[in-house]
Formats: sequence, structure tokens, C-alpha cells
Amino acid sequence: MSTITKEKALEYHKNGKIGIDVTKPCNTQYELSLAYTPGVAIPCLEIAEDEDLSFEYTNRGNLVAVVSDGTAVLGLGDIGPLASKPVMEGKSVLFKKFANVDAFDIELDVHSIEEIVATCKAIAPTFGGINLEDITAPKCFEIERILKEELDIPVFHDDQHGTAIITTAGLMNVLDLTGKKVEEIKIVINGAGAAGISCAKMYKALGVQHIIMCDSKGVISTSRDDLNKYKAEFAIETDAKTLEDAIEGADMFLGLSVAGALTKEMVAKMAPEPVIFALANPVPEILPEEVREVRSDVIMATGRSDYPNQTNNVLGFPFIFRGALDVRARKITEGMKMAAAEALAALAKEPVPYYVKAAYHNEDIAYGKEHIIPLPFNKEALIWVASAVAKAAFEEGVARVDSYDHEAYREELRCIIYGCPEEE
Ligand SMILES: NC(=O)C1=CN([C@@H]2O[C@H](COP(=O)(O)OP(=O)(O)OC[C@H]3O[C@@H](n4cnc5c(N)ncnc54)[C@H](OP(=O)(O)O)[C@@H]3O)[C@@H](O)[C@H]2O)C=CC1
Ligand SMILES: CC(=O)C(=O)O
Ligand SMILES: [Mg+2]
Repeated sequence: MSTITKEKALEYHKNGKIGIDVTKPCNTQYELSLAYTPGVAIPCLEIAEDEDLSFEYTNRGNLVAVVSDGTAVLGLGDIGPLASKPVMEGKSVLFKKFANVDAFDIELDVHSIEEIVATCKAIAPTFGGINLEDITAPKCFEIERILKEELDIPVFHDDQHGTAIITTAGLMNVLDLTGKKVEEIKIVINGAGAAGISCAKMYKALGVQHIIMCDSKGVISTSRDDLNKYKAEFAIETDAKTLEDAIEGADMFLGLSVAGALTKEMVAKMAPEPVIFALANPVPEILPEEVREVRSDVIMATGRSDYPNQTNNVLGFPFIFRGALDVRARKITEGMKMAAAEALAALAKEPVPYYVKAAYHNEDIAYGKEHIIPLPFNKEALIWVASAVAKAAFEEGVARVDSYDHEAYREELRCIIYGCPEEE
């Protein structure tokens, strides 16, 4: 892969990364009369009678808002709404490229829970879903909770749930590859923010019993009196005070913190065949080459595209929203999240398509320690994840559609990717 230089990155970003396209012909007097006045009044009045028809007669059913206040942008921290825009445009690009979901970015120059909630509620009529992005903890938890309660479209904080879903998929396959048992493994999570807390919750739902969390002040233990309620839920009785103490004998390290937080000395103290998810972006808690200097039995994953086992929420939000939008889901439930994780874990075990191998210039990619989750260019992820999510939404009663045909929907998704067979 060519090196990413400052010059190349800035050149690529000139004038941004996403625009708007028109989806209906508008070239004649007749078409203008349909698109605009008088024709436009007819769907307006239909929607005024029945709001659900907004999904039928506008772009709402395929439109997601990527909303950020710029307070936890990747691992760059609180760089503000404007500086977050390239990331949010990037998320919109991924929505479109990977799942044909239209999305655009909305950077908010307001930061309180009340203001962010009020703004999202005010813009909700435009969208079929809201993807919250890079809003820091703990306020992100309350913002999402209120919006989920008060809006009837899916609201999904990507850093929380996207990360939890992808790493849960990875963990499922690590257990499969190492033969370790979910109830026995010891997981150390470094970073108790949006992503860390949500991952811990999902691992508990999977059956994990031994989790130690650390934040910037060290181990989250019952002896601390500076914990917010979200961290306090994971406080354990332990003498361990630092990450260095906690990592002793750990089967898994999950880094959702800052660059360089995990040292080679710490890696050396982990259990046999450990997994390290060093997910801080763009610079992880430790680099794969540093890990290899101290041991060779580690399953290594980062959030980046330039190393194996890319563990990044790009594998989640495009497909999850695709499935949720297609059944007009009112929300994204725990069942839909677990279904997405299971689908990703299962897809990783399938033969890797030729075009994925070509994109990575690697003929040898196959399920194993260097490939615990699918690669983002595996187009099958759309079929597997979106259909799993849509099915779970229907079964859990949060879909607006009256019926759901799983095989027919998978066929529709296949058409998005590979084109449809000619109609007779
Ligand atoms: N690969 C992926 O797909 C994803 C990666 N991430 C990455 O995870 C990181 C955190 O994101 P997010 O949860 O949204 O951010 P938040 O701001 O919500 O949380 C950051 C957390 O990191 C903790 N932290 C900061 N410095 C350290 C340190 N030296 N040691 C231990 N913990 C530390 C903070 O501690 P305290 O609470 O004490 O302030 C806080 O708990 C970022 O680097 C981001 O790029 C996030 C989402 C997805
Ligand atoms: C990938 C991502 O969403 C993050 O690092 O914040
Ligand atoms: Mg993010």
C-alpha cells in the first residue's frame, strides 16, 4: 500500500468527499411541473394525512444524519465540530459506498445534552435514522437514551454500538480459534468512554464474566470515589491499580483509549494466545510490529486499513442502517446488534471473495488468526449483516413493515451488489 503522506491526504480532501445527486429526471417543463409546483403539492398533502408516507414519497427512508459535536473525534479528542467534518463526511461516504445509504454530516456547535437532543429532535423529520458520531462520554449515553425514547427512527451511537458489535464478532471467532471459553476469559478494556463501556456491556451479554476496565486514572475498582455511574457499573474489587497490574494473565486487551497506552512489557505478561484489539485511531495503543517483537502467539487487530484484522465500525453502521431502514425500523435493539455480530463472525469463516484478495494484493486471506472478521471490501457483508438486522428487527416487533421475507430480502441485497438477473 502507498504511504499516506500529509500532501496526499490534503489533496484527496480538497472540496470535501461527498455531494448530492438528483434521482429523478428534471429536464422538461413536464418534469419540472412534477418535481416542483404544482406536482409536488400532491405528495405533500398525502404525507400531511399520514406521516408514514414520508418514507414512500421522499428520500427519508434512505437518508441518515451523521451527527457530531466534535468532542471525541477518533482518538484526536475534542477538536471541535468544524475540525470533525472530514471524519463525518467520511462516514457519509462509507454509508453510500458500502450500503447505498444516503447520508450527510451535521456538525453541531452546541455541546450540552439538552441542546444536542433538541437539535436532533428538530431535524428528525428529514431523516430515516440518526447516526451519532464522536460525541464524548458520559454525555453520549444520556443523549442517545433520550433520543431513542423520544424519536421513532433508529438512533445509533456508532462509537458505542458499532465498536461493540465488531469486536464482539472478533471475540466470537477468537474463542473459536483458540478454544478458550467465554465464561473463563479475562478481558482488560483500556478506555471507559463511549466505546469501552458499550463493548463491556455487549461482552457481558455474550457471557463474559471477567472484565477489568481502566480509564485515564487506572483500574476502575470499587475503591475509587471518582467514578460516574456508567463506569461504576463495571467497578470490581481488586488490588490492581494500573493497566500494568491488570494486564497480568489477560486473554484479551481492548484498547479504546489513546496511542501508545499498551507497552511491549505489558504484552509479554498476557496469557497464552491472547488477542489484542488496539483500536485507538489513527494511532493504536500499540503497533503490530511492536507486539511481534515480544511474542508470536498474539492475535493482533487494529482499527486501521493498513494491517490485518481491521476492526473498525465501518463493518457495522452502513449495513446495520441498511437493514434497519429497509424494514423501516423504529429503533435498533440489543437483538439486532447481536444478530449483526453473529452475521459478521459467520461471514469471516466463509471463503474470501477473489475481489477482496485482489484489493489487498493477498491471495492467502482466509479464516484464521490473521482474518478473524471480514474485510470492509467484502461485499457479502451487506447481505449477511443487513439481512440479519432486518430479520431481528421484524422478529422483535420494531419494524414498520407488515411482513418480511428473509430470502427475498437477501436477493434484493444481492442485486444491489451484483446487479439483478434480467426479468423475463
Ligand atoms: N476502531 C474503531 O472502530 C473505533 C475506535 N475508537 C477509538 O477509541 C478511542 C476512544 O473513543 P471514544 O470511546 O469514542 O472516546 P471517549 O472520549 O468517549 O472516551 C475516551 C476514554 O479513553 C480514556 N483514556 C484517555 N487516555 C487514557 C489512557 N492513557 N489510559 C486509559 N484510558 C484513557 C478516557 O478516560 P477518562 O474517562 O478518565 O477521561 C475515556 O474513558 C479513540 O481513540 C477512538 O479512535 C472508537 C470507536 C470505534
Ligand atoms: C472509527 C471511529 O469511529 C473512531 O475511531 O472514532
Ligand atoms: Mg467514531
